Amino acid sequence: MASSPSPPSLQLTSTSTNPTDDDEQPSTHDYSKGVKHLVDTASDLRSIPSNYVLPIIPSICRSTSLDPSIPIIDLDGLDEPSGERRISIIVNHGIKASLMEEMLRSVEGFFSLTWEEKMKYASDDVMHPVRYGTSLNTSKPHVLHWRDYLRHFGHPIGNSFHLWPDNPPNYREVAKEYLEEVWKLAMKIWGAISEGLGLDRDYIEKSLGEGCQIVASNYYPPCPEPHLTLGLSAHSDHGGLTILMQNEVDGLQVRHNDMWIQIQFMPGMLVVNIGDYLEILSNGRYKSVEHRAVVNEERTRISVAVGHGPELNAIIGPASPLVDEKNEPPRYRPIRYKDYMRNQQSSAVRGKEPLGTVKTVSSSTSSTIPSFSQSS
Ligand SMILES: O=C(O)CCC(=O)C(=O)O
Ligand SMILES: [Fe+2]
Repeated sequence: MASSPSPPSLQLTSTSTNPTDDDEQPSTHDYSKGVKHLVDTASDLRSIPSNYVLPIIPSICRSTSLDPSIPIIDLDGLDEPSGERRISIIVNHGIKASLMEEMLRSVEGFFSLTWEEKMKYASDDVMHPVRYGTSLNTSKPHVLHWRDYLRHFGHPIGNSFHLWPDNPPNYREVAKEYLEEVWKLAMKIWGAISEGLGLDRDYIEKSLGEGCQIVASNYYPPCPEPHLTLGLSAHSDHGGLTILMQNEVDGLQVRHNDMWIQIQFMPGMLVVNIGDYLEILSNGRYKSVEHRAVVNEERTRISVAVGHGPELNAIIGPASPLVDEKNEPPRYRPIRYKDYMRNQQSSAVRGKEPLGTVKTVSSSTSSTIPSFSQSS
């Protein structure tokens, strides 16, 4: 069991006078306990508290799983050079449906624990190996998001296994098996991407060193006014590859050609997102994908996103075979992966702005979709 770290300082409590009262009204609620706790305990919640109302929610959206820009592929298809591919849905990935189901059930079991039990894992430190929290990862003040999360390190599993939640009782064993399978899958995909970039098949795997895997399990309860808020606003992931599974409730949207495209659930599917580390390593040949999670009025959505990157102390930068000072100058400055991750996770600014901080040549990230920012 993780020892309880210092209490989180995220400014989530409004005018609460009795933070232990389980029949709190939204106006006196301690939001840091989680949005599930809010939904479970607020009587007759017909509107969302004003702290969750986001200023602008661009909603231009096509809802399709048949969009040709989102290939549904067997793993073999990954061998194609695919520089423009930012997101794929993979099937026939070799991870057993029963294991995926068990992982989802264990995650659901964790979120069903009492808030006291979940809060044992709360922490202000974005780099803490195990964290329960709500809204965004940052503890800086921000407009709240309709999401609770459990994040922890995976591979190399021996480093943090003893800190993972031990309730539900099977959580650690199920998560270990799932994360090991996902790690193997990520290595296969890295191999295909390496070759697609003209590098040796094991080039990226070697550059990872020991590697780093982080699982973020997200819980989005039904929301009475889903058009006013988001589960997660637009962002790209700091790692190189995120492998995501979800229950059957849709909500993941990816930004493509200035539209938000909704990913439709298919049984057994895994979604693979390109993250910032791969954009940096490929010197911009791959672009990390901006994505967000919307919520709905009816059903709880659960997703389990597993990010993969290099070991925390690695200095990341464009792969040297892909850089040539004359024709292909490095587009990203070297930075320690741990520092990049900490900056990105601590930021309340969303979209791809964190990546912009390591670009050597500034280029505008604006587009015709208003880029939502919490700071406004
Ligand atoms: O819930 C989702 O589908 C998205 C989750 C996500 O983007 C993340 O955890 O980084
Ligand atoms: Fe993400």
